[in-house]
Amino acid sequence: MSPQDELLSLRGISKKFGQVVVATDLALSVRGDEALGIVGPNGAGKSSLFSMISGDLRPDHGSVWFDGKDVTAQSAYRRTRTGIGRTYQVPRPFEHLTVFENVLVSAHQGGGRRGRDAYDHAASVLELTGLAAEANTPAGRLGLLQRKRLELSRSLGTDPTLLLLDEVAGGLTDPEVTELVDVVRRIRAAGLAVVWIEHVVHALVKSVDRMICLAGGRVVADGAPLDVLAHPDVRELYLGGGPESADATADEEKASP
Ligand SMILES: Nc1ncnc2c1ncn2[C@@H]1O[C@H](COP(=O)(O)OP(=O)(O)OP(=O)(O)O)[C@@H](O)[C@H]1O
Repeated sequence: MSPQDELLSLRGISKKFGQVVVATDLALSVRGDEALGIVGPNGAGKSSLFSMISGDLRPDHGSVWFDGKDVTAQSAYRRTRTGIGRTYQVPRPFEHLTVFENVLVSAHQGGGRRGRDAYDHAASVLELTGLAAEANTPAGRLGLLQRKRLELSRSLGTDPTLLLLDEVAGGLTDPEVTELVDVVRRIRAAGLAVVWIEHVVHALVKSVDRMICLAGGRVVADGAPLDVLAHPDVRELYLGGGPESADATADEEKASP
């Protein structure tokens, strides 16, 4: 990958919490037209990596580059304004505001849009995520899939060019995961780069071009999704332990037409 192709680049990132190592000299690049999946056991440091990309957490060493600029010293707010959007594992919308108002707040605060422009943007985001019919529903009344759609909508409200998805498929039924995968497909078609951390591996396999497996603060495998899932070290990590066996998923995907 040439530097011109890179939208996001992590260079020599290291981070520890006391004795807990979440990243060791980690390097990673994501192209502007790419969808990257991240798998790894619980506690591998996946969400911490997102926090270092979004600016919620500072690395001990190394730098974060976005769109050709070193953003390591930038606040989370500034990074949102420059095009890094993220969802959180536990969505925290404004429960008493409607779906539309929630997205409007993110279009204002995160996206810097005003007036009619913010309204139009919020409306187009809700069309994209399939939540337009619930625009006037208070966020606190949404079911789980709709809350996930709202979490995606709030991050899209900020106008990202890179979207970081943190376990958005968690807790959903299989048919709901299929609907979510469709939304992610539409988001990609709209021209966004996506990095998606997920334990529901089959959702990733259907959605991403490339996958990495993180463990012990390092990239254990990097490549095409099925190759990563078939990697001996990844199989070892997931054997009997992961929420979804990497073996079963790789075999199932190979068998499907
Ligand atoms: N702010 C913090 N202070 C101290 N320790 C932390 C902090 N944030 C995360 N950790 C620890 O760092 C390790 C990595 O956590 P992280 O949430 O990044 O892992 P993860 O791969 O996202 O896990 P999961 O798949 O369970 O969400 C864990 O041991 C966690 O307890």
